[in-house]
Amino acid sequence: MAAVVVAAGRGIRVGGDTPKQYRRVGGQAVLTRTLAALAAHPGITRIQVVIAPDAAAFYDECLDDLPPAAQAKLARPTEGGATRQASVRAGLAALAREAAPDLVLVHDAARPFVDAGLIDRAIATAQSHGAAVPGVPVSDTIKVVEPDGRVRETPKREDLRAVQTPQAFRFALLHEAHGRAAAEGHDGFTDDGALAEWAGLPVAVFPGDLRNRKITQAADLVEADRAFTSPSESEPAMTLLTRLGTGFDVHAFTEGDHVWLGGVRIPADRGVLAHSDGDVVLHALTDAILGALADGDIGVHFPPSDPRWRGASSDQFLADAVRRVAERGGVIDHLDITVLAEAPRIGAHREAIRTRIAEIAGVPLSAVSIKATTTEKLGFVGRAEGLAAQAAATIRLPEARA
Ligand SMILES: Nc1ccn([C@@H]2O[C@H](COP(=O)(O)OP(=O)(O)OP(=O)(O)O)[C@@H](O)[C@H]2O)c(=O)n1
Ligand SMILES: C[C@](O)(CO)[C@H](O)COP(=O)(O)O
Repeated sequence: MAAVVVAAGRGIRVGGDTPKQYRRVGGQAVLTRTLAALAAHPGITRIQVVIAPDAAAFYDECLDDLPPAAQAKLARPTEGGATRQASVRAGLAALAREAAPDLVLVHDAARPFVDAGLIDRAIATAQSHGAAVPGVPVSDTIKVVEPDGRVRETPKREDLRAVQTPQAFRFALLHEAHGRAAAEGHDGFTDDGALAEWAGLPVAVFPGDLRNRKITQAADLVEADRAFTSPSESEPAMTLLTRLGTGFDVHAFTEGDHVWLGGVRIPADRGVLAHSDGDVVLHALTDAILGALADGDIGVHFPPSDPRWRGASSDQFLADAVRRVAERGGVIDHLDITVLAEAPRIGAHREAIRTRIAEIAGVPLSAVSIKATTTEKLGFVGRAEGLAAQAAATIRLPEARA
């Protein structure tokens, strides 16, 4: 897959003579750090940087600190336009002139904190949805304000996400949408997600990363310099700590012709007795993530006594637990599940289940494992009275240094 890195801005809000993407943080230019992070990802094979017409010398200087393996992935830089949208369009056109990739990632040069986990999630979500943007919950209450300063509306904060880059798309879809927007005179879209929405494409939001800040104001540059300065010189205030959570769930069989496992409907001789859709895999996974967060269990957040959850599709329980991880500034590293059942056999459905869980959790397929076992005819599973699932979730959460 290819990446377009937009670096043609002037950095007016940061101030100073040198645009922010060429300023040094922890001894290297912001753009060098951004390119090094993207190039280190094995899924990214070509990087198209977009620079201002007068920035060739700045750009060349950035390459000095870039490892040869990273430089090998760089296409010749191309010239940007007066707006971010125009610069992205120029980057896409340059890629199309060579060989159009299947997927494209669009990233701000001014976001040097991008990491492999975020790129993995962008790729996984674009592969399944076509258009994908990373979002993080907002901490402030957001107002929609009239031109005269009066508040028009206060959207519900739980529904809001602050959107970052990298944003990932099927190349053909984004390229066509950019061409159409320009032809119709639109040049003010502040991100490619908004342009894709305008073009009528469904855009999926996957968990972003609170650390992936955009350098926008002078204070952000100071903060980035501190963060990239080696820990021996300056201890970072926060570090990510790994946590493991486990979950377990059981449902009894009853009359029926299917069961739900991992968000996939599987034909079976029996159904399960449950208040919701009885998906033991998603319930165990939800509890595993809540366990890693030390945030209660599925019954606390979705009480069986609440009629809203009668017959509910369990993907929303897992999605809620995933949202809680993002809200705490965390990331999900791995999900591992074991189904305990005499029947149905899950072998034929394994990949569909992994794919669905990866979609709901916004993680790459390689971060989801599903296994199954019978219990050698022992116990309630062995007597085919019901089925069960156990799960483990590994996540990382920011912890303040003591
Ligand atoms: N005409 C433009 C404007 C912006 N960008 C890039 O888009 C990203 C996000 O934009 P922003 O942070 O707003 O950068 P600037 O436009 O440089 O900042 P300012 O608005 O403060 O001038 C940056 O990497 C910037 O270089 C670009 O390639 N071409
Ligand atoms: C693309 C973006 O980074 C998503 O948050 C943002 O919209 C860029 O806006 P800017 O005004 O160009 O900084």
